[in-house]
Amino acid sequence: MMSCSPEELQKKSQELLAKWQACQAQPGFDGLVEFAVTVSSLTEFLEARGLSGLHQSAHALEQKVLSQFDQTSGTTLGTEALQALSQQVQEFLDRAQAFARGQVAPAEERRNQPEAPQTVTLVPVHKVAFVTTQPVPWRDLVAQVGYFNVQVEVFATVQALPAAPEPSIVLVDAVGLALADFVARVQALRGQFSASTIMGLNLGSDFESLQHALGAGCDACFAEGTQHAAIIARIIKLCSNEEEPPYRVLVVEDSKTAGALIRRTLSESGMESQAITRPQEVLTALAQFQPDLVLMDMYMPGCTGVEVTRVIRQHAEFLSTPVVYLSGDSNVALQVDALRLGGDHFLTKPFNPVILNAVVKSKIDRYRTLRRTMLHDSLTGLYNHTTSKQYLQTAINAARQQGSQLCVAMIDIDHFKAVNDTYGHPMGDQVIRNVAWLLRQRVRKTDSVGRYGGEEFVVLLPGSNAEQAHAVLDRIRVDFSHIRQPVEDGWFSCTFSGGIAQWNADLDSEVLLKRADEALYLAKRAGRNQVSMGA
Ligand SMILES: Nc1nc2c(ncn2[C@@H]2O[C@H](COP(=O)(O)OP(=O)(O)OP(=O)(O)O)[C@@H](O)[C@H]2O)c(=O)[nH]1
Repeated sequence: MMSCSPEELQKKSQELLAKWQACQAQPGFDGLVEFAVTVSSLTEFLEARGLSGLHQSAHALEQKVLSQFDQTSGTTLGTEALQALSQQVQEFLDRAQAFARGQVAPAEERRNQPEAPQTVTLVPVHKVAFVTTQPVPWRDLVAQVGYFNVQVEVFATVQALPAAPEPSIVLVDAVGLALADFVARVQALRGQFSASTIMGLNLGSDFESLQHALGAGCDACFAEGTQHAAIIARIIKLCSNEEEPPYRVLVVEDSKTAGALIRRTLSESGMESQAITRPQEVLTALAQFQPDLVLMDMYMPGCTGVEVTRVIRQHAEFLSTPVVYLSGDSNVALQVDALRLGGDHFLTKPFNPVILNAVVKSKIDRYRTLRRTMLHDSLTGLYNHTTSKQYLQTAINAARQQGSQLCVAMIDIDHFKAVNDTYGHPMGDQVIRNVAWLLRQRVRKTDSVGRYGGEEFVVLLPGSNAEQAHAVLDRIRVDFSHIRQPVEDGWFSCTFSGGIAQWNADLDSEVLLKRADEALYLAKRAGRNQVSMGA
């Protein structure tokens, strides 16, 4: 789960206040647009950082600001609107300040922090508060998430929760509660915690229950009977240290001024961009910059945006890259044609920056989700077999170019057939997920982990030699062997074996993988539960 430093939040709050003061001083349409962009960017920032309560406040403010557009166009904001907005801005700032203050734990409290469990060496402990009167059925879930540095503390009532430090996640059990009582609990929690993600458990799956739970401030709802594995997966994902890379937009626009203006708008919303003025450069720019979306001018000298898109679509790797057109022309026939020929959206100039950012982000969100399903394994969320091999090739190219080191490790769960045979296939799946999560949590951000086959994983460690890779994976191996896999009448434990191969300039990806596989075979033959560096 991301979070942000009190200083960062302070800076964002000051930006908001400054923009609001500027807007108040000159309450015209342009000032309101500038302020709306700031609020919109703040909302997205808070969402990305997982500061759920503050995000909801900022979102409410954003809605209020945007609703003024209908009423304000061309005129100035009325006194009443100014007052209402002022109040909402102040409410947000107060909440943000209170949260930032609470984040700085007193020295005494910091000294008394419990020590991290033994398996936890590389990532911080995440605190989860669980409000339930019936904790027994959740014992397995609590144990499972514990292995991933997530500490769950159970409370019978909302009032029993300490005000600070804020938990990363609050789980609220609806079991035995009328919907109104559950909603009241969530509202009380939302008022108390500005950052925590609130997850409702054991809810009804009907429209009314979900609508009220979400309206009260729940970020996610799990219906009665949801498999624990799905809830665990969500908790681990929220607590994961993976950061979504910034959105990347390629701007194809012959006017340098218009290109710069668009880039400024995108950057205010935290997006990275690159602009080209000559459409002929688009294929090179796509290959080098690897954007998530192309913003395309409709009319350029010698070529239309539609023609450029058709060229792009001839390359399989850019077949699904979204293209959004920008045009001064609101000709409907032209728009329909542009969309029919491979475009994804049409915006008319002059563009509203808030709408532009919202359209671009929503298209990129969809695109990334689609790519995720294509590139990742559905059971574990890791890269799938094909992607892992592609990444290996990319890593080899980079190592060759930079003259740097690279190691590949193959990991295979020991006697996995026996796990399936003894505890059933779903339990086997859970063990596979556990290995996946542990590997992901414990390697560096620059490393990559893929599910290579059924119970086989591949880890790429750029910049590491065989000894360093061995040290990392052997620590993970030992910790994995200590994890208790809970079953109905107790628990069992599992081990894995690993094989490491170090790249050198003579090796291609196939040979490197073969070497890692051979090293793995040696580890298996030598008795399993060990990591081998090969012959
Ligand atoms: N639950 C589950 N099992 C799988 C999956 N993919 C493969 N398997 C099973 O994994 C088992 C792999 O067994 P083997 O390759 O014989 O090896 P092993 O039992 O792990 O023994 P060693 O590797 O020699 O330690 C097979 O029984 C497969 O059916 C999966 O996605 N889920």
